[in-house]
Amino acid sequence: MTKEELTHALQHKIDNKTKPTGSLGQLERIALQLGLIQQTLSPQMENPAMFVFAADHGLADEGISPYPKEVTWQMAMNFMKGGAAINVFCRQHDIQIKIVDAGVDFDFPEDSPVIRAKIARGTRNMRHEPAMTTDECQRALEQGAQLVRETSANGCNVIGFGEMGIGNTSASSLLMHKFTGYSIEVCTGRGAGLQDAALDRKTRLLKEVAEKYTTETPLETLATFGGLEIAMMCGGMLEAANLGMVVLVDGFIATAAALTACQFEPEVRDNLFFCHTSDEKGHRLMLSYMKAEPVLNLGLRLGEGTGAALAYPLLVSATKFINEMASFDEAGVSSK
Ligand SMILES: O=C(O)c1ccc[n+]([C@@H]2O[C@H](COP(=O)([O-])O)[C@@H](O)[C@H]2O)c1
Ligand SMILES: Cc1cc2nc[nH]c2cc1C
Repeated sequence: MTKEELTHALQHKIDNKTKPTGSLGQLERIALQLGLIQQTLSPQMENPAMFVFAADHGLADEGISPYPKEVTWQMAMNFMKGGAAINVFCRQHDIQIKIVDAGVDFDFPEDSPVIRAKIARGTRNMRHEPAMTTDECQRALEQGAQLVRETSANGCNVIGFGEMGIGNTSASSLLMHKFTGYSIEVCTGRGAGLQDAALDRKTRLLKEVAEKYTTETPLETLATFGGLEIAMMCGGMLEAANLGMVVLVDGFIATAAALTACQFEPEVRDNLFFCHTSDEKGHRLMLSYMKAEPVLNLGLRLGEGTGAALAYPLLVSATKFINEMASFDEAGVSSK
């Protein structure tokens, strides 16, 4: 079947369910997208996994976050003990959680159940030098892809991307600015909760950093302004799309990774579900730039993959209605 034929067949199946045409709203568009990703009239969610990529940021030395950078490793430990919001929501929905050390400035104890993928002990301070070398960035992309391949081989077809990294809203705002052309002001927000004066300082600093470097390719831009967790998410999303998986994009930082992935390969877009609109300034604009119709709008601004885990059951509902609802014919209900 061509894509056009499959689209038509899926829409026909959806329209023949016992409901007024279009009345399941966005759930219908979700079911259609799931069918197109999986190339089937009966999409299924199998062995869902949530990756939480953790990394540190050299720019955190400039005081661009209200929290100290050791919160990155401390929260990573919390994830491993099961005590964070993402653990709670993953348990609620039977999503397997995987914590990845993409580049935390900490040595996790030997017996920690962390996935050891450390490329460096954080990025460099981009006020002075590019965050990563292109080689480091490429390795982070490849590592993300490798983790996704392994998960796919274990029967997972839906994968959430979340993160933890003090300072990572700064990297995300810079990537948004560089890839969309929107001003630093509209791309920069309070992150984990900056007050007004500190937000002004962050904005001025990000302007200075943005003006310091000119980059040509998506790889150079990601290496210069990104983060190791962002690069790993980006590589993971690219591979997940190549493998025909469903990709759950969490908040502002994960969306910046998705935006970057689309610079490498625009077709990735077809596999992405934008799970929620974060309260972080810039997120709404980045989502509309990507023509996204987010699943939830809960005023979250936590990260970790929480919005993705919360949206997941609605995607399951979309598969359930398209697979289990009776058609007008089957139920003997008159259609129009
Ligand atoms: O996901 C979001 O939309 C989001 C918005 C604001 C903050 N965060 C989280 O807060 C941290 C980054 O905030 P900051 O101020 O240190 O750049 C990082 O660990 C993110 O997971 C996440
Ligand atoms: C406590 C805390 C938890 C987080 N989870 C994701 N980002 C975070 C940032 C902070 C500061």
